Amino acid sequence: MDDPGIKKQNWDVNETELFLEILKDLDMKKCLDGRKAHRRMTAAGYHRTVDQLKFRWKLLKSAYYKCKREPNLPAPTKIQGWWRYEKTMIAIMESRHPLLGAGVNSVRNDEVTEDSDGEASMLHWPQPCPDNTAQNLGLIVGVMPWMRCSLIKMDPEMDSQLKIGFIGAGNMAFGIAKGILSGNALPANIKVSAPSSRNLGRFQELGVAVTHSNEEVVSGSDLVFVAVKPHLVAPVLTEISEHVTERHIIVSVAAGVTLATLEELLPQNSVAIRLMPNLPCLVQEGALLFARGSHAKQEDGALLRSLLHRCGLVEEGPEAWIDIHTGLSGSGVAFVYLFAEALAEGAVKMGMPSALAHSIASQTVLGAGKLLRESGKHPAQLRSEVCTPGGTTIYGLHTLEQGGLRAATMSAVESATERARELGRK
Ligand SMILES: NC(=O)C1=CN([C@@H]2O[C@H](COP(=O)(O)OP(=O)(O)OC[C@H]3O[C@@H](n4cnc5c(N)ncnc54)[C@H](O)[C@@H]3O)[C@@H](O)[C@H]2O)C=CC1
Ligand SMILES: O=C(O)[C@@H]1CCC=N1
Repeated sequence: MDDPGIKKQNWDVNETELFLEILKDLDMKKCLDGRKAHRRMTAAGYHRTVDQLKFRWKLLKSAYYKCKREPNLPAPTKIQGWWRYEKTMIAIMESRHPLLGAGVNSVRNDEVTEDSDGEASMLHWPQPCPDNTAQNLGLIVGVMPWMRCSLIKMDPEMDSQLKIGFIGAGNMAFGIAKGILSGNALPANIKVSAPSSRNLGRFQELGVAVTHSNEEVVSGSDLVFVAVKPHLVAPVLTEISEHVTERHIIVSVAAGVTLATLEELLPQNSVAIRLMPNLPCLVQEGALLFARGSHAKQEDGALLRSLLHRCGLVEEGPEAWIDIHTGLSGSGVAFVYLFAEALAEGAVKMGMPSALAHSIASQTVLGAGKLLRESGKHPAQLRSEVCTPGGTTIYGLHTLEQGGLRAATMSAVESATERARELGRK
């Protein structure tokens, strides 16, 4: 029970920082219910009730979402010294756990308006995770129906027991395999097939079983990634169809190939999911979006999320977004590489040795991306922070604008999206 004798008093910086560090350390992934944080705060000499802690957490989350939604507006004033907490809040809220990770386009309705302790009975603390229901997830992620998916708990046990197959042993299969193996999936539970042995060696090095038989992969797996080129999806699904049963989850990563096509090629009522990953899954920094087919349940999506959570950012959305995501991110990484290459070549042109120029260009892309993600700021704001009036950057940016970089990049996303749509019509 909360102690009614505890007085309301303002939070100072040290207390808030400690509180956030405790939350980060306790790992919100574990669905703590507030009492653990309460015990640790008390042990550190800060006497707050659980409700007071909940209310403080609510305010911090509210400020975080406000900053995320309106990055160009001044920082929230309701939290004194917000800038001190912003980084830790981002680390907590954008940790890879799907419970917290569905922030993209999230709509929040839990703004809090007073910076004081308050009655917290209506406020949400992540609840313990007793079962598989979705009741409390809507409190944590956005309100879009496809985002209010089942209570997606990391399920290490489930991941470690799941039998996973890959049909196709190419770059994308390898990226996903590496990503999921850095989570709880076990190499002994993974099997990969391809017609030739050319690409199989690197999977064997991961400890994964390999075969030339797609049928063997399907028969021995619960979840199968179909990772062949789009034009090969139809012959492959036709080949494996008779071995696909109700226990299977078939996940296609092929660009453009629609859920309707997948479901048409698979036996009736098959569970199909369309996933668009990207290559940085290899280094656990992928951006993945999936859409569930008509027989795929929320828990199938939750299982996939849990399995993929170490691959990077994993989001669920309506199928119409998958082609867009293909342009933005599946192909988008190649656009970024082109830019990195051009940066380096510019430096070579100005006299820098090539190896050093490429090394600096890749670090520049990495650093810019990391700062963009971790600051939560709009790219335009960060860009303006680099520009000294009359300085070097604005001269360079002017040249890029004259060259039409912005329009060309938008058109590149558009062309790649259209091409994905076109592949889907074939
Ligand atoms: N490479 C990328 O960055 C991304 C690729 N994708 C999608 O992933 C899929 C695979 O692309 P990549 O890995 O890049 O291609 P890839 O050419 O590297 O790999 C394709 C693999 O399929 C195997 N294969 C060919 N015929 C087969 C058959 N009948 N049965 C089993 N395996 C067969 C090949 O041996 C090869 O190992 C494509 O549909 C692509 O649209 C999606 C997102 C990003
Ligand atoms: O270029 C392609 O078609 C695939 C899909 C997204 C990235 N690579």
